[in-house]
Amino acid sequence: MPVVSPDFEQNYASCQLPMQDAQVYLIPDFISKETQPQVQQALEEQVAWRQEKIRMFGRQVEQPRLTAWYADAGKSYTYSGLTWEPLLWIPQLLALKADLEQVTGVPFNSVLLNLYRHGQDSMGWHADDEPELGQNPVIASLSLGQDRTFSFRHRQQKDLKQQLVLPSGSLLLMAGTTQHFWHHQLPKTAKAVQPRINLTFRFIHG
Ligand SMILES: O=C(O)CCC(=O)C(=O)O
Ligand SMILES: [Fe+2]
Repeated sequence: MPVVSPDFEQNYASCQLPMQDAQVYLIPDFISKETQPQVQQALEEQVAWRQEKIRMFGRQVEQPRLTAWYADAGKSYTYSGLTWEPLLWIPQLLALKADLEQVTGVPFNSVLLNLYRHGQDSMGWHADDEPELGQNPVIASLSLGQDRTFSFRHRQQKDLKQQLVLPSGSLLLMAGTTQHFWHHQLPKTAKAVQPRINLTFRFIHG
């Protein structure tokens, strides 16, 4: 089971959020200020963004965001009743993956990308707890572009909450028992906002 390295835990101890039953870090400027615009533009242009439909309450609805799924050949991923066949890695994604593996000591073999075009794009409450992620997955979530609010809610103690802003270039790392005990979401905002790209690097088993 992949866990973050002792070096990572030590180097980023000051970035760990005070959340019980969880291991969450928010590292600002994981992608340097200078390179952020170039990485964001490359991803906007080169990623094969798609508007997917998912089944909700027995109906087909459009997801309120664009998505893309890149992974090692042969990895597939099932959620919301859809099985995703991966696209093949592009250099920009491989470079980010290598940086993350270097810093965390964890291998990743896939990334789910989300493009939130405006304030009405969002992701509802969920945990990243699909079986193919294994027990205690390490999920490395990069943000580029517009700052957006992100929230956590404890699955048993519903009054336990943690709200944060994910700035451009930041890494939100979720590890340990986070997915067992917490849900997270990216809510809509009524403000007029610029696009945001999110990348969640994962390790798919099997
Ligand atoms: O956009 C975000 O920050 C959250 C994305 C997320 O939770 C996911 O892809 O599972
Ligand atoms: Fe998630």
